[in-house]
This record gives sequence, C-alpha cells and structure tokens, in this order.
Amino acid sequence: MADDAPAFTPVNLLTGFLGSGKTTLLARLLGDPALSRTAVLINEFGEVGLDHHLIDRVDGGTVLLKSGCVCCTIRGDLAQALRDLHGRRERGEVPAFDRVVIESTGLADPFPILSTLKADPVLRHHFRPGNVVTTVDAVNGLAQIERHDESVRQATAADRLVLTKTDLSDEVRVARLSDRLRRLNPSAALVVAGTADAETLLGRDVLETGRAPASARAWFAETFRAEPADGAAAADHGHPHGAVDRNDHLGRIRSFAMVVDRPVDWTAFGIWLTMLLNRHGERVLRVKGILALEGEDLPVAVHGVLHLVHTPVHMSAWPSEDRASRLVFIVDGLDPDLVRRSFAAYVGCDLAETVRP
Ligand SMILES: Nc1nc2c(ncn2[C@@H]2O[C@H](COP(=O)(O)OP(=O)(O)OP(=O)(O)O)[C@@H](O)[C@H]2O)c(=O)[nH]1
Repeated sequence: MADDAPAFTPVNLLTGFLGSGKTTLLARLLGDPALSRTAVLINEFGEVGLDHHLIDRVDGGTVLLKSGCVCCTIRGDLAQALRDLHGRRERGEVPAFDRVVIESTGLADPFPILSTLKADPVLRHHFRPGNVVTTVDAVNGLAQIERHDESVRQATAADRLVLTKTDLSDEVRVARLSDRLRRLNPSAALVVAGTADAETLLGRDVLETGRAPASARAWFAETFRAEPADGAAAADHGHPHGAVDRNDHLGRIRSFAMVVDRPVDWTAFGIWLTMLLNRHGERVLRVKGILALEGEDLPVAVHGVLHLVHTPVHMSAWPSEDRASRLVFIVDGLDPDLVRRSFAAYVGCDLAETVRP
C-alpha cells in the first residue's frame, strides 16, 4: 500500500434528486483545501454525460462511469472503478488520495451503492462508507418527496441533509420542507448549502467517530428488505437487496440527448424552452445543456428542473474540442421525438440534425 494512504479510505456518497444541486455543492466543496486529497467518481443518468464538464476543478481523478443508473445497471462498474482507483494509487499512478466522493445520478437509490462497499471482497478491505450527503432542493423538494420514491430513499439514507436553493424559495416552504425532512430522517444533520463546509459534511465522519447513531440507515435497510413488490421483481434479476434496475423499473422515466452541430439562436431557444416547460414542465424532470450561440465564441450552460429554469451561465471556456450544442433531458412520460421535433422547428434545423449518429 502507498505509504500515506489510510488503512480504510472513507467513501462519501453525494446523492439527491435530479437537479437538486449535487454538482454545485461538490464543486464548491472541492475548492476547500481540506478536500485536496479527494478522488471523485461521477455517475450520470443520460446518453451524454455533462457533469464532468461542469466541474472544472476535478481533473485526473474524475472518472465518468458508463451511462445508466449506478444503483443496478452499472453497479459492477462502480466496484471496478473503485478497485482500479485503489490499484492505481498503490502503484503510484494517481496522486495519493485519502477520501473518495461518489456523486450519484439523481435517480439512483443509495442503498445498493453503499452495500457494494461491504459486499465486494477487495473493496471491503480498503474502503469504508463515509457520510452520505443528500441535497434537497428547497423549491421542488417537497413535491419530489411526495412523488418519487428515490427522493424519500435518498433523504432517509442521509447522514447530512443539505438544503439547496433556499435563496429561490421562501421561509414557509423552507420550514415545511425542513419539518418533513426531520420527520423522515431525524438522525441526519440538516444544513443550508451555502453555510455547509467540507469538514462538517464529509470530514467529520459519523461512522468513524461513532458520535451519531446510523439509525436512519438501519431503518432504511430494514424497510428496503421488507418491500415485497420490488423484492419479487428483484429476485428475477438476481438482486440481493430488492434493488431493481431503475431504468427498467421506472419505465416512463427516460433520458435522451440532442446534439446540434451548429450555433443556436438564443431568442428562439428561449422561447422554445419556455413553451416546452409551460406545457410539459411537470414531465421534464431535468434539462441540462451546453449551447453554442450564434455570434458568441463561448458557450452557455443551461439548467432546468421541472418548471424552474436557472439563469444561464456563461462559461469561460469550451470544456472540450467539441463545439456542438448539447442538451440532455430526463423526462417522465414524455416522448423524446415530440421534444426533438419542436426543438428543430423552433431553432430552424432539420430533425435529423438533432440526433448525432
Ligand atoms: N439559486 C441557486 N441555484 C442553485 C443552487 N444549487 C444549485 N443551483 C443551480 O441549480 C442547477 C442544477 O444544479 P446542479 O448542481 O447541476 O444539480 P445536480 O443535482 O448536480 O443535477 P443532476 O446531476 O442533473 O442531477 C444549476 O443551474 C445550479 O446553478 C442554490 O443553492 N441556489
């Protein structure tokens, strides 16, 4: 083992519903010198991964896992990615790190990810679970908890619950959400994103110090095992913990990407997105993209969650040589072709141009 590697490297899971602010929080935390020796694994749900472009600061240590849901579809790859990372650290091929942060897809169920660490014969000798940090969006969080099981599971698995977008919400909504979260998971510390430092969220480790009971996690594990419906489906897939493939299981939730090789007119795009979200906002769980704009050298990043579209961010550089506009959608019961057709009509391109072979 590399001399300065810890005997058991803590693995923090950063989870939270789609668009709830995981990447934003992680990017900020990674700026903290306390996390300078951190390796990051990013998983995304989508045909085209974007988060690794949006986190500037992480370079050699970032591994973008294959597209799909980390909880089942690529669970094997997660273990493999951790084993590779460990091997490379041992051989001195990557800078020594003493913490791993996994940013999981917004649809992932945290429990199977956590159990991977224990179940894998190699990993369990070198890694241990660290705090689970769950971001909850103060604008959409309550609705997501009401509608989506993943959101409840993410909240109940947390050691730290981080409220994001409180600046876009109001006191009453924040108080109601906080109350709901405290009832769901009384043992987790509840903090507001802007005030949470790396040491509190990741460094001061619940499991290591034994200061706080991991009761929520135990409760969660019990509940999960007791679910007969999922359990029956899981038996067919050979999943030991009742975990099912969320990509199949959710059925209606799917992701797709549109890639257009030429600059887009910002006004036309804005009108199109506004109309799409007015009409189908409930079904657009997430839209995220990097756009090349007509008359501009640098791209703009666009984010939306349900009806909420965030102020576009002008990026200081293109993340790669590829100058195409890319939009990734995660939709619930919405036909991708409908979105493609209307996009092509509004921005004035051929439908075929939105699907890159
Ligand atoms: N105003 C405000 N915007 C925020 C805050 N946190 C995140 N955002 C914005 O919300 C959008 C989504 O944030 P991300 O950090 O990409 O969310 P995510 O959970 O990583 O998203 P997925 O990976 O798609 O699930 C971006 O436009 C962020 O700038 C916050 O506390 N306040």
